[in-house]
Amino acid sequence: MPDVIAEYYYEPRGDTSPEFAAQAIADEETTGTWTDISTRMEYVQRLDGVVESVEKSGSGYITRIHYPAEIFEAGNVPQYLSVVAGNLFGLGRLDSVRLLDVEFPKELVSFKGPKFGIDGVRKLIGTDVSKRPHVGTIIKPKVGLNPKDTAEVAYLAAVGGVDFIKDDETLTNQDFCPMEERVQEVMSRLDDAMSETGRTILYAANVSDRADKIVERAKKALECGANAIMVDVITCGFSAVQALSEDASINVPVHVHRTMHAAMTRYKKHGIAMRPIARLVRMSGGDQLHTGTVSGKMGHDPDELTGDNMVLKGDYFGLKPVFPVASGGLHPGKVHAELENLGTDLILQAGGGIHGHPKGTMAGAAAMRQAVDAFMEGFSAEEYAEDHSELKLALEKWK
Ligand SMILES: O=C(O)[C@H](O)COP(=O)(O)O
Ligand SMILES: [Mg+2]
Repeated sequence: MPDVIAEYYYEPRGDTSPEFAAQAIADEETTGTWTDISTRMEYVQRLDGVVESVEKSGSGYITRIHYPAEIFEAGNVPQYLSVVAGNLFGLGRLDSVRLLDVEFPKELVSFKGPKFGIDGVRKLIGTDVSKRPHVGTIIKPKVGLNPKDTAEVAYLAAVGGVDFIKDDETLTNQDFCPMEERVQEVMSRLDDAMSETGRTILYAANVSDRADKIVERAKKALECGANAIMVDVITCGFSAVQALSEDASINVPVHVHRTMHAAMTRYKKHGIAMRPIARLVRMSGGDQLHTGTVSGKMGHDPDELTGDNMVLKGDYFGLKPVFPVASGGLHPGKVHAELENLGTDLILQAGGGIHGHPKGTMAGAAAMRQAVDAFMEGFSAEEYAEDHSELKLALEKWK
């Protein structure tokens, strides 16, 4: 079986040589430790980590390290992470180290992957023909609304034209908005929207919870009518995504939010880039994953983001492609930049950019859809706004 190859940016501490520092990573994550040990038998040494290369990069270095595949327990994502993204982050011989990407051989990508993927989600919504991007909204305020008002906001967004509605990351099952009641109310209003518009709208209830309860919570959401579920992958773990996706009775798309990711992904010199996270979410079975925006409220490197989305959409040992989600600070005036850079196999989500519209949620949803239609029909947002009043008002508000 081919090795696992991990690529890291790192800066050695003090007078540690770059080669020695890279070897320290390889040793720590395989058969070594901080000193020679008498128990490292000869037969164990086939599992040694090997430094393939060390190259200067900016104020640090990039190294590629080979980990023998035999070290990995196929199908065990937490164990994969303990090797490629484990103790190495704290090594005293390094000032900083960032996992940039990791190549796993086919045998270790032995997962079912997404149940629906991009095409499956498109089919549910009925946009497989037009191939336009989907428009989603996050109910705002992110916490505080009661179930009835949440449902009303969802209804307005649905009638206005969104394809997808989701809870925000901090809304789970609090007393002010119990999940089961919320899901029932929202789905009932989405049925009304369906009767009026003929369109299916997905609603992802946030089922994030402690490990031993998450599947049970998702099943409750489905019993109450949810036609999608959402989970926070960094706080709940990749195993939570896998447990939800692989449960035969949970036959709805799994929307994967990444709250807390920036603690790992944001700093260019230390942490974990989004790319390995994207790979692991695909293996674990997420159908939709937030990867960021080129123009929104969170800082992103457009090149890195494009590459992350390719990891979700490109060939990967037969696993279905994951729908990338651009979310955070989007509004109709930003739609063109997002689609030009990220393509139309994308879910564009807006919270403030819909519910903050001068004429309210329904007009805000319409404005987002108009911005998408403008792009698909080859017009600038400004041109299209001339005879689309909702879009015009949005562009005037958010210059
Ligand atoms: O979870 C998200 O992606 C955010 O809630 C987006 O909200 P915003 O569109 O208001 O920034
Ligand atoms: Mg949010």
